Order: sequence, then C-alpha cells, then structure tokens
Amino acid sequence: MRRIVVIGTGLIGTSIALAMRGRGVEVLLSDRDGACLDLAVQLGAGTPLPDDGPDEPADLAVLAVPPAAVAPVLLEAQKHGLARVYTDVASVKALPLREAAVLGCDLTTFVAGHPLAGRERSGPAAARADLFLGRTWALCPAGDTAPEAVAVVEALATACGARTLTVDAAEHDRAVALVSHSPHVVSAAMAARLRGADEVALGLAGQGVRDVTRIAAGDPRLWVGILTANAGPVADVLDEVATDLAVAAALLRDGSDGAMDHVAGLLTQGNEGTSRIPGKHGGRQSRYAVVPVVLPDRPGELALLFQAAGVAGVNIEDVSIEHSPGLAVGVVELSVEPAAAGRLADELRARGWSVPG
Ligand SMILES: NC(=O)C1=CN([C@@H]2O[C@H](COP(=O)(O)OP(=O)(O)OC[C@H]3O[C@@H](n4cnc5c(N)ncnc54)[C@H](O)[C@@H]3O)[C@@H](O)[C@H]2O)C=CC1
Ligand SMILES: O=C(O)C(=O)Cc1ccc(O)cc1
Repeated sequence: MRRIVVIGTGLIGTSIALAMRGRGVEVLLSDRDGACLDLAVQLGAGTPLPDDGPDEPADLAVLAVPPAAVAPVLLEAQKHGLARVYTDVASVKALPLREAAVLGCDLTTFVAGHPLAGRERSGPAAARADLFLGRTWALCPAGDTAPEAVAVVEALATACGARTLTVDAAEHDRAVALVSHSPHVVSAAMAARLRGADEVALGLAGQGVRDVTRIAAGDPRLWVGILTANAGPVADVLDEVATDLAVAAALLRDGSDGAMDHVAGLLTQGNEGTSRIPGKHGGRQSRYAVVPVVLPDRPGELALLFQAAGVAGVNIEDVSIEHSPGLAVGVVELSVEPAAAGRLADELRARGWSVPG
C-alpha cells in the first residue's frame, strides 16, 4: 500500500493515519472540521487532501466518520474517484451498509470494517499509533464485495497491528450490542448516579467505581449515533440487565437467607461471565495457570523474577501486579502454560521467593 486517504481525522482516523505513516505510507487527510484536520496534520498524521482530490486514485480510502455519515461520505468519495477501495470503521455495520445500498454506492469496492479498539476520548489529540496493536478488526464484506478489495483492507488492519475477523454484519451488530454498546449504557447509568454524590462518597471512590464508569466518559453525540444505529440488539440486552437489576434490588430488600442465596447466584454468574472474556492472544483467560509470587518492593526485583522465569525456560504469557503504595511487598501474578507452572514455582522458591499454594 503506497497511499491512503483518511476522511474523518478524529480519534480513530488519526490513529490509523499515524500507524500507516509509521509504515511509510503516504496519508492524505480530510475532515469537515478544519481544526481537527489541522491538529491531525500537526501531529504528523499526513497532509491535507487537495480540494480537487489526489492526482490519481489512492489505494484505499478509510471513512472514519460517525455511523450516520458513512453512506453519504462513501457516495461522495466514490463520485470523486478518491480511491480504488473503500472501508469504514463505524461501530455498527448493518445500517450503514443498507444506507449505502439505498444511496446507490458501489459495494464491490467497499469493505465494511470495525476496529475493536478505542478510547473514551474523541478527537485527534487522543489518537495513538499503537491503538490497534493486538486488537481484533472486524470485516463485514457484502455479498458483492470484490475479494481483492477485502485483501486491501486486511492489509490495512494487519499493518495497524490488528488481526481480522470476518463476520456477517447483522451478527457483528448483535455481538457488539452485548460486548460494547450495552456496557456503555450500563456504565453511563451507574456514572449518572454519581452526579449527586457528596464529598464523602467521592472521597471514598476507589478502583471499582473507576473501572465500571471509565467508558461512560465517551462522547454522548457519537454514542447516540451508535446506539440509534444498533437500537434493537442493544435494547434486547438492556432489558435482560434491567431484569437482573430489578430482581437484585427486590432480593436485597427481602434480605432473607433464601433471597441472599439468589443474590449469590447472580454474583457467581458474574464471575462466570467475566472469566469468559478473552485474555491475551484472544485465548481464554483460564487457558493459563497463574503463579502468584510475593515480591519485596525493591529496585530490580521484577527484572530478577523475569530472568528466573527465563532460566526455567518458562514463557510468561501475561503479568499483573497487585501492589498497595506504602506496603513493603506486592503480589505478582504470572500467567504461564499450565504444564510449566510447577517448574516455574520450584525455580522461584529455590531462589528464595515466596510462591503461595
Ligand atoms: N471512539 C471509539 O473508541 C471508537 C469509534 N469507532 C467508530 O469510529 C468512527 C469515528 O469515531 P471517533 O474517531 O471516535 O470520533 P471522533 O469524533 O473523534 O472523530 C470523527 C471525525 O469525523 C468528522 N466528521 C464527521 N462527519 C464528517 C463528514 N461528513 N465528513 C468529514 N468528516 C466528518 C468529525 O469532524 C470528527 O473529526 C465512528 O463511526 C465510531 O463509531 C470505532 C472504534 C472505536
Ligand atoms: O474504551 C474502550 O475500552 C472501548 O472499548 C472503546 C470502543 C468504543 C467503540 C467501539 O466501537 C470500539 C471500542
């Protein structure tokens, strides 16, 4: 890929542009908001698309605009012959595809796409070249999309460090209703409770409430566009969540042992659901065994730990550190292949670390 056009230089468009600039690809940028375009150019994401378009069609045009703008922007771009292949990044796939068909866009050169990576901030200032590293990038080619066009968009996703997943548009929308769009609404509903929180409550806020409400900081205008375009599937999930919440509230008011057993059942279902979220490499978290190590808070200690794992010939698949500031020790959890866990634990104990269990 030699040259791409990016229309919409917000968070996602500028992140793609930065990633492709990093690979030496020429990037021409366009945004209806001049300030966004200027900032993206200043960040080194590319140069402005000339008003009369490129001298010859680019290899690919990426439409990084809100879902409702995808079809009209695609039609306009195709009219001007901006590129040989077109893709979008919108969080919803079926409705923009239908709208593009109704407008008479050429769907043979269009590959609907969606990188499952983002942030709760919008605009070019929040863009990062590494946003897509290790993430999934959904592709939803229509029946008449040319295989060569799909190959070009696959190359874009791969160049950005993502791995592609080809999926039917309606199935994609039902899936993201569950794993992205409904969580956003649930997060917003919880965060909205905090508006009236007093200083004592805010002073007691810890990591839990931060985790649950992080994504609620997203741009409401963008999210209304996403939810409008995927309303049915999201409403179905929200109905189920609302039922669970209403039942939980009733059980708590009841307070009997039997009622609290039911509450425990819901929390256990929550544990089960959480454990199904894929971890590193898209595998199940439970694929790995976790070796906990109590580590003194000393300079160089982590480096020694990793070195010991290397000596034992054990690959560390993932690592998390639980450490309270001020405490002299922390717990490092090393995720490794189950067959290697015993060997690693023995090696670490032999070197003087405490490995519980
Ligand atoms: N925010 C996120 O975390 C993610 C968003 N997406 C999708 O990516 C797309 C862009 O989202 P963000 O980059 O977050 O939004 P953003 O608000 O940061 O950027 C969107 C940009 O598109 C421009 N724009 C809007 N209409 C336009 C038009 N008709 N012509 C030219 N430019 C136009 C806006 O001026 C803005 O600069 C959306 O479809 C969204 O669903 C996909 C993955 C993650
Ligand atoms: O902030 C996060 O963790 C996200 O998951 C962001 C996100 C928002 C919208 C998408 O369509 C995809 C990803």
